[in-house]
Amino acid sequence: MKKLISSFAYAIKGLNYTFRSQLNFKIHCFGGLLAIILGFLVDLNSYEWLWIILSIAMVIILELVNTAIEILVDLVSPEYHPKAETIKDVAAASVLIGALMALIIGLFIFVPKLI
Ligand SMILES: Nc1ncnc2c1ncn2[C@@H]1O[C@H](COP(=O)(O)OP(=O)(O)OP(=O)(O)O)[C@@H](O)[C@H]1O
Repeated sequence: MKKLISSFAYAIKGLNYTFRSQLNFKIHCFGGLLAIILGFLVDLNSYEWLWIILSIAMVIILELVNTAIEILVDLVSPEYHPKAETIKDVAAASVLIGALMALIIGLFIFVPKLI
């Protein structure tokens, strides 16, 4: 039980670090919060909530993994290296694709309710 609580505390530490250090993470959290508020305002059904929650979780998870990859690259390759560049660019691309998908899902769900 103690081990479970420590794992939870480490995860919260990671979330806290990412929130404090990554502007994009703050922006995505803010976007997620707006989607949740809007979801209550337009009274989403459970199926629509599921898509919104999955989209928010997907972007947050991708940002967290991207941050971990960036830190790892900075640790093993503090100097310029073409492979370090590619690793960071590919990780950043995963966040971009995830965020675009989340945006498309959000538009599909909210636009018909707002027009
Ligand atoms: N060690 C390195 N070697 C080569 N290119 C790098 C290296 N570190 C960063 N880069 C290049 O610079 C870009 C930005 O890297 P950086 O670490 O600043 O990421 P970032 O997305 O701006 O992260 P942060 O959110 O921490 O500002 C990378 O996508 C990569 O193209």
